[in-house]
Amino acid sequence: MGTERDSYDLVVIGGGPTGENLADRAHAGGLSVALVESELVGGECSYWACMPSKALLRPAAALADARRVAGSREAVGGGRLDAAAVLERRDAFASHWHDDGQAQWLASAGIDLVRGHGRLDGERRVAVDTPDGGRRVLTARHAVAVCTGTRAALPDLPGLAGARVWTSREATSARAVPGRLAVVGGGVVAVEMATAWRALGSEVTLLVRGGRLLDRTEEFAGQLVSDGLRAAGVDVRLGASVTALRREPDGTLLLDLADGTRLPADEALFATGRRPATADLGLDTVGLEPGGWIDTDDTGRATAVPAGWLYAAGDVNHRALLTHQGKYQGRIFGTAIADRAAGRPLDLAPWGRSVATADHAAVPQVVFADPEVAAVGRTLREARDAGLRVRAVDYDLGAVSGAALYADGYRGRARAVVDLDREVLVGVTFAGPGVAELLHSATVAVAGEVPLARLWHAVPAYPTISEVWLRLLEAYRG
Ligand SMILES: Cc1cc2nc3c(=O)[nH]c(=O)nc-3n(C[C@H](O)[C@H](O)[C@H](O)COP(=O)(O)OP(=O)(O)OC[C@H]3O[C@@H](n4cnc5c(N)ncnc54)[C@H](O)[C@@H]3O)c2cc1C
Ligand SMILES: NC(=O)c1ccc[n+]([C@@H]2O[C@H](COP(=O)([O-])OP(=O)(O)OC[C@H]3O[C@@H](n4cnc5c(N)ncnc54)[C@H](O)[C@@H]3O)[C@@H](O)[C@H]2O)c1
Repeated sequence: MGTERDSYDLVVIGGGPTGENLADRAHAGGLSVALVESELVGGECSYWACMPSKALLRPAAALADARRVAGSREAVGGGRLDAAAVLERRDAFASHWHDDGQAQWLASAGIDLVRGHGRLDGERRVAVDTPDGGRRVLTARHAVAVCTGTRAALPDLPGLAGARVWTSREATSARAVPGRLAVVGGGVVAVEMATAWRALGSEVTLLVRGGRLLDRTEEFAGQLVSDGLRAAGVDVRLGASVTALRREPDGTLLLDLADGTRLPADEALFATGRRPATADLGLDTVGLEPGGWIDTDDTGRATAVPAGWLYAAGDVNHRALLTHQGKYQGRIFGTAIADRAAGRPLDLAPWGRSVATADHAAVPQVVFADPEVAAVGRTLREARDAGLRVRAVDYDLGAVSGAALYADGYRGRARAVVDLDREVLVGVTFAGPGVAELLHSATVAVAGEVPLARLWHAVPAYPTISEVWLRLLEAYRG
């Protein structure tokens, strides 16, 4: 039986970026909140994903930028990254895998941290196996929010179990640079980690099952990234599948490929997608399938659970597997939970205060490869599949003065997808060096549904890469 202090308005399971934000907003809305965390407060993002991966990539980007311009190119010459220094800086950005800072923040925000593995235990109850071997049962007066995120999904391949392969966790936390690294997958993790470890000195082979990289982005973006990886010395193999693997007694990994060849490597990263962390979460006690994604409505309520007390936010609901979208959901759902508990009215109209509309129409993402890919909203194909009457407007980024100044021989491309019926943008993609910081302008245009006629009055500063906005509008008007 739970004691009085084990009764809260809201119990949040999972203290990643999503759970932290949801707990904070619900608490700010007047609720008492317990947050259950089984590993480190801060979640995958802080320790084995966004932060360490970007810390590995940033020095490579800085060096590449210096090499793009005559003058600084000569200054850095053929110098390589200092791998030890990069890994040390990475360690600092991962807070040396300690969560004291984030736990302190929770305490200062008035949220009770309960360490341990949480499981749903029927309606509005969460049973926690605590690190001391004990068990606490938390009851929630209003809601339970599942924010447990994802784990790496590995394929069912002969020999994989005993081969000690890397997942995203090892790829972001490794303490030494492998001589030969095989990377399996063609998504964001594969591309970013191939970029980082190649820059740190590994011989990298990228094994992509399909015919292109980054298949959820515009095709030209995947092509430019593929060209960039090849130029950096990565062996990019499209249409390449691993059929079996094994680790030899001397430590060498042998990967058998579908074309009958065998690839030796020191490590192999499987960047083959994610699965929800719901297998051991007591989902069966509330009528849900263990191991599945938890579908929600736009206020975060699990659609398959009656009475509306169960919420799911972040990666685990499969709406958009990105930290910033998880945090956005955390802010919106946490406020909605508090509003419902207090009997305050919700604002459920599209783009209203209580609904995560941007998940459907304006999700931004940056792929920190070389070149960078920055995209928001729909690709041309997605817009067409959604039944919109659209036109793609493309522009060669290298023809923009700011881009030519940024890099000698700048290569890049931009695409705006225009909804012809409303004359607003429904998607924008930039691919090229230094475009990451351009993305928010596009996100504002797409989420704000800014009419193209008004965008003409948003004058980009000369000579920045942002002048591509003007060029896109000119290309649209003809
Ligand atoms: C290599 C890599 C790089 C990435 N880079 C980026 C990036 O640059 N930008 C970006 O936006 N996204 C990036 N992502 C995606 C990003 O990491 C996720 O979208 C984000 O971490 C999701 O946050 P979350 O809070 O939903 O889940 P998580 O961060 O996974 O947090 C879930 C938390 O729940 C805890 N938990 C799980 N089950 C239980 C349980 N039963 N009881 C108690 N606690 C539990 C876990 O320990 C964890 O702390 C990257 C992902 C990877 C793999
Ligand atoms: N910069 C960022 O924003 C960033 C960085 C990293 C990850 N993320 C997010 O994390 C999530 C996970 O990324 P990810 O790259 O692991 O997943 P993903 O789903 O983006 O890509 C998985 C890749 O693995 C391939 N694949 C799947 N099963 C396979 C198999 N059995 N054999 C060979 N290939 C297989 C797929 O075809 C795909 O190319 C993504 O949703 C991504 O948006 C974001």
